Amino acid sequence: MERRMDARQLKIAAAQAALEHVSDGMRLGIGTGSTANEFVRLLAEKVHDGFRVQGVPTSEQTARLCMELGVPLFSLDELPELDLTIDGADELDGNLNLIKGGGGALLREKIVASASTRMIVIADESKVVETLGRFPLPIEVMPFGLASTRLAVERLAATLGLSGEIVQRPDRDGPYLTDGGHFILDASFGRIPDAEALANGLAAIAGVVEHGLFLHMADAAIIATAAGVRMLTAQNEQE
Ligand SMILES: O=C(CO)[C@H](O)[C@H](O)COP(=O)(O)O
Repeated sequence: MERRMDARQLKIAAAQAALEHVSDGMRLGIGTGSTANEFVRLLAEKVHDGFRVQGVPTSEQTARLCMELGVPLFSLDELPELDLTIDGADELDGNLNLIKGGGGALLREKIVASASTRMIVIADESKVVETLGRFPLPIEVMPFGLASTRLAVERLAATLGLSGEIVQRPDRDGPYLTDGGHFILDASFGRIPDAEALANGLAAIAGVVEHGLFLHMADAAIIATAAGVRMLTAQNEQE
């Protein structure tokens, strides 16, 4: 009888496959989130067996887990150029464009991925969509001028024919604060037919620090399905 894999097993399968792309001595960007955490756990086992990596974490949360498990860490200033970043995603399309930031780490994730020669996304098949936007788009904004920035985002959305609620992300005791001390607006646009135009428009708003559209950044995605793991690249798809 076929045994169905649960959500955690899918994350582990994607993380395990990603590990095969990590070579001894690599300078490695390490992502944030539950899938990236599985990668850190598997990486730590290899490190204990003598495998050498120099890790740059994309969040304080990931840094804590790496330190706990003994994965050697460096700052991006110490290692400004990285060989590979392995990170999760909230959503990805067939062109490997992503929505990230569900875990609040989008700014550091984007900086680390941009400093890397390659970025590989690890995810389960539920994250794959035809058109980005089912997952609310995280937009990291300055606390100063929040109302004006939100208005500018709403106006931009309207010019692009996008509608939907834009809510400030809450935390337990107040607004959610990123590692950089910024707020996050989550924009439920539903479907983003022109992600390029939205990304450009958001980047041009003064109070927007960064947004969760990662366009043309990922080189490959490892997608875990109940039937096995498959690799997606921007041009082709292989089992
Ligand atoms: O962008 C992220 C954090 O900012 C994560 O990669 C994204 O939220 C996916 O997380 P998970 O693997 O827990 O689904």
